[in-house]
Amino acid sequence: MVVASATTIRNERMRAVGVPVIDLSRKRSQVMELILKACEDYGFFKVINHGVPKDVVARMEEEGFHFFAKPASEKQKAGPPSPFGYGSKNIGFNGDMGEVEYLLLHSNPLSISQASNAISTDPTKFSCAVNEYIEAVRDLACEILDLIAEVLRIPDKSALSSLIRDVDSDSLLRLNHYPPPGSGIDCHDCNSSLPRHQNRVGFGEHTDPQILTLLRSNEVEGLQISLGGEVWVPVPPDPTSFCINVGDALQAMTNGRFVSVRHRAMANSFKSRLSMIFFGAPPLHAWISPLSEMVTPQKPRLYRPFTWAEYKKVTYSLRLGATRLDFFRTTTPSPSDDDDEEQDTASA
Ligand SMILES: C=C1C[C@]23C[C@@]1(O)CC[C@H]2[C@@]12CC[C@H](O)[C@@](C)(C(=O)O1)[C@H]2[C@@H]3C(=O)O
Ligand SMILES: O=C(O)CCC(=O)C(=O)O
Ligand SMILES: [Fe+2]
Repeated sequence: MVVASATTIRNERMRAVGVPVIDLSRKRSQVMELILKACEDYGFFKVINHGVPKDVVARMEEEGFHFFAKPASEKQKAGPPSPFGYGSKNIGFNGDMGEVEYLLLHSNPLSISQASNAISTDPTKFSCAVNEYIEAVRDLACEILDLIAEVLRIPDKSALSSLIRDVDSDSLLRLNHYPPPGSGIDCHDCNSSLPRHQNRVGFGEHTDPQILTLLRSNEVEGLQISLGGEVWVPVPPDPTSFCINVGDALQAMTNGRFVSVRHRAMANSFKSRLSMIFFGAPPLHAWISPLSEMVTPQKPRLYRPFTWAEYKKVTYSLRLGATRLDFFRTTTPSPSDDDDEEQDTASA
């Protein structure tokens, strides 16, 4: 008899029906339940009818394409990343590389205004587009976090969103540009037998360290989410939707009930891909700790309290693909921690 675990069944479901798509215009109670299930099962979902104005997205996208179309010497004036600024191929400071160029910005308006001078010949226009975009996606992030707090029955309904709304929030905006092969920054030293355009990793596998990530891309495919092992699910591109994923900090706050999903981006297209990613983060001094409602005798505390500053320090000392949350566990993880509580199910 072949026995399939609950995780295997979930993975099969994801492969068969694709990633969950949640219509935010549906009844609040339904939306809450759908978000809960998606965060528990995959740590990932898409939202439609999200309320982020089209023109705000279009202005940000236009600024992004305009910047990446500049000659390398112009773009380099906004780099190297410190971690903020323009980067090409090098991701972080520990040797990670990908077929990507990017702009990483702090969400603080003062920092945006300073960075804009090196990014654009019209810094005011650029910073306005960025500020408007951040404001709109932050509102969406907060709306989703409020729904999460409510469905998890956390008494303070803004316990999660207030971390991102805080003026000292460490939230970031990242623009990733994956140029097609032959456009100047593609891989010239691949030994693979696959054609160059099919095997180029743009942004290697990782989890996002923050609370919640909101990603919007143009119509070009590339994003993939992990179902564990070598199983990767491509996320069909949809410029009208936002991809939402749970970050490490939310996994810790939910005491492991929500999963910070591993994902990556391939640069395997003939077209340029542009993704615009908001990482909702708490202030540096904020404490991240499993919420008391998430800790019970049956589900003892999995993570020790840590400040966001401490978590960032560890993050930046490690490679992109590291499972950094493990350093904050109260106990050594056992193999069964990756599965859920449901009974194994006989499938044949
Ligand atoms: C290799 C690295 C780049 C990164 C910092 C790190 O040391 C490990 C995590 C990376 C990541 C992934 C998600 C986001 O894109 C990012 C901004 C973040 O917060 O963590 C990047 C970091 C980066 O590119 O600076
Ligand atoms: O560009 C993408 O689609 C994904 C990149 C990503 O996951 C990241 O920057 O953290
Ligand atoms: Fe990511």
